[in-house]
Amino acid sequence: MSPISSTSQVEPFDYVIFGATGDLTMRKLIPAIYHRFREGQIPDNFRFIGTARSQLTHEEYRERASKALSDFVNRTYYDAKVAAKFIEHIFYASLNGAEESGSWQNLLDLFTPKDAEKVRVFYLATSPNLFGQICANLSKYKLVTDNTRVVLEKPIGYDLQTANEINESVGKYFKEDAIFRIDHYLGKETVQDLLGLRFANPFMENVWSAENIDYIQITAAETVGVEGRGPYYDKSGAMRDMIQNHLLQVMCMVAMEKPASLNANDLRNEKLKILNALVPITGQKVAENTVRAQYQRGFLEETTARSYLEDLGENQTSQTETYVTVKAEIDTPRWKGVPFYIRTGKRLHKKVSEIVIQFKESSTTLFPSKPGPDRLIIRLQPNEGLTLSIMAKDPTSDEVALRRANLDVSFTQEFNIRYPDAYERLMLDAVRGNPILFIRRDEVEAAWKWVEPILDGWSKNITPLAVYSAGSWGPEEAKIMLAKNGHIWHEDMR
Ligand SMILES: NC(=O)C1=CN([C@@H]2O[C@H](COP(=O)(O)OP(=O)(O)OC[C@H]3O[C@@H](n4cnc5c(N)ncnc54)[C@H](OP(=O)(O)O)[C@@H]3O)[C@@H](O)[C@H]2O)C=CC1
Ligand SMILES: O=C1O[C@H](COP(=O)(O)O)[C@@H](O)[C@H](O)[C@H]1O
Repeated sequence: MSPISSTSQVEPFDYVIFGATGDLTMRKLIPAIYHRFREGQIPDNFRFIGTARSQLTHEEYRERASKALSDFVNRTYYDAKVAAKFIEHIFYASLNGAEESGSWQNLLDLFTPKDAEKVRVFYLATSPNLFGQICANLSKYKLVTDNTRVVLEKPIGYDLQTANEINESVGKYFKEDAIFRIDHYLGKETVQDLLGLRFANPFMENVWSAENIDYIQITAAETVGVEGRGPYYDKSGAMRDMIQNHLLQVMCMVAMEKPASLNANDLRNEKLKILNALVPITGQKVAENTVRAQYQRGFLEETTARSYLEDLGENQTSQTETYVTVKAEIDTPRWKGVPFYIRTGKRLHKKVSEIVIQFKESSTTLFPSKPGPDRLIIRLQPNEGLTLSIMAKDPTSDEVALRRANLDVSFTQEFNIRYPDAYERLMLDAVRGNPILFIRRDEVEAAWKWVEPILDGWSKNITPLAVYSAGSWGPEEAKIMLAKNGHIWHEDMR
């Protein structure tokens, strides 16, 4: 398969990662830069500088980075010679981000005045409560140049107030256009393709409204549990972990009006309008429009799976939701009356992120039987592609009987490419200074404003915590919610 070849080289840069010994850096960030280095998009004079509190030499950190490449880069794209060359660009500074002095000298020692000519990106992959102090230190030690951006990992806050605190503390030292709040779902090629699908195909644009669409489902189902992230996840839950950020962003890409241009602010203005048009879910409406649940023991991927509480550890109790469905409504002329069912869950039947557009039924009486509604399935991952399920004449019948047929496209086969991981595009966009796929402060705040009353209702038990078996498609309550409106989940049982 061909690499990504149509994108040009970025400028020379220094990427400084805070949290460089962590899971995210090893699993995603190092492999992302490696892929783009291998494909020739990264100039020779770049550096990847890892920082964390662990005391490591450059050499010891390079060993960890090499292991990350062999563990997390697919064999097809692992080239030992390229990997060895890539590793030479990696450096390490032991540093406590929360400390005001002392260890920061280790990072300062790696910079000379000449380095200020390069683009500088500080990627904060630590707990967000360190963001303010790290930025204060970056400023104090004069590490912020005119060409510096700061990338903030999620979560941006636990609620609106803490999100504001984080934004304020970073905003003291960086202007909004230098702050890149990452949402890796926007880095997924298929999420970006929603722009192409909707706005480059007039026939799609023409049917994309309440006039033709009955309801929309946005699903991010995972088979994994909380893995080693129990302490974080148990405080967060599925609503804060997936819906407040990733799935609301996907919903915005599905629902927004055509932006005036592909300029970052035009796009973000349109997404913001959708977030602001979400009908608030408050009081008793929380019970009608949301389902929250936690996984119990079950059977998944041909083996028995533990319950969430067992995954957390001995003798744990928890009311944290590992599954959510929200029925959202957008109060705009285009979408009035169209439910957007947004769901996510851990330990579900299969790993799939997809958007299902369920069209309205035809009212024709031409055929012996009533045609069923058409349905467009946009597969974000895996098997990136589209399926349009339409009605066709049944060739086995001499009458004009109808039968369902699928128009199927797999993007990987169609374009014959390696599908890049979201972090590749996002990390290089930060170097390019292109914020189009990053979240603006007002979007974060609008999302929290909509999510908070739901969380508040849950804290009062207005929606009781339901249960589901690991390996299932989630709780019965979610099926019932749709059935009340005559709707049904798209659930592939293979
Ligand atoms: N892992 C994932 O898949 C995802 C993670 N994220 C977010 O990314 C961030 C990092 O996640 P993850 O890598 O999983 O977390 P880990 O717990 O694996 O890593 C945390 C990192 O922060 C470092 N660290 C902790 N305290 C300090 C400090 N005071 N000064 C400097 N470094 C410090 C740790 O190293 P040391 O102990 O040596 O200091 C370690 O490198 C979190 O905000 C998480 O929510 C977002 C999406 C997905
Ligand atoms: O941000 C997060 O995303 C992952 C799911 O990402 P995907 O790209 O694999 O769909 C999720 O597992 C994690 O809990 C969450 O923090």
